[in-house]
Amino acid sequence: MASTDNCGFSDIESQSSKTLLEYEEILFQESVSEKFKNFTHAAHGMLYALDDRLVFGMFRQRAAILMQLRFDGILGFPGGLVDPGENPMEALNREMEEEINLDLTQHPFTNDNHLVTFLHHKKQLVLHFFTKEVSLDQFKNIELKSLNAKEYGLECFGSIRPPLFTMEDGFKGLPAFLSNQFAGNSREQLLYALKSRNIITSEEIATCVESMKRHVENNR
Ligand SMILES: O=c1[nH]cnc2c1ncn2[C@H]1C[C@H](O)[C@@H](COP(=O)(O)OP(=O)(O)O)O1
Repeated sequence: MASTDNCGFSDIESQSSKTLLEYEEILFQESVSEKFKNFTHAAHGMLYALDDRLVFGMFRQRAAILMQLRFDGILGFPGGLVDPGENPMEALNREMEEEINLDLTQHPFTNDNHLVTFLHHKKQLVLHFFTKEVSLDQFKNIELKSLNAKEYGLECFGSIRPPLFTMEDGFKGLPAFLSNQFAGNSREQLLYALKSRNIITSEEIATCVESMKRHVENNR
């Protein structure tokens, strides 16, 4: 089993029942897949493009990341449940087409795009997470085309880009974004991807999480 790295969330979300698994382990090792055969699998994906422009001439955005507002008013990544007979990558590509009208001939997700699988024992969920880098022009095209997705206005209420900088007050920007409500473990997935794709350093992520936690505590 891979080491547990919760991006500093341990006391905001119960981590006791969550572990990270290797993708190959859960899919291809019989002893492991047998153990989790009653778990529900889901696959979600993060499309992103590096973007070094400055917001207000001051704050480096670093990357455009595609998240979405869901039907239930909370934020998440495109993706969904793995149907019987599908593997996570196939499910992800199907959901990407339905939810954001992703052109799979141009931007298919492959197993090489798998980043991490989180296991949630209590909820009996296996959450597979993939990331895929595209150019900024391709990213804008993907955003535009998402308005014509089958699920736009039904399950999906539009794509959003998280701000990846922190403003002078130490809260506005990424920490404020993180204090929204997130589906499943999508907040952890976002932070995990920012760190492992070298978009934001661990230290900066820890500072953002601290700021977000302070805000949540102060508004209880
Ligand atoms: O973005 C996400 N990241 C991780 N887990 C998520 C995310 N969105 C939802 N979830 C969790 C919540 C549910 O338990 C399952 C499946 O959710 P959903 O995407 O709504 O699935 P369907 O579209 O209904 O197939 O994953």
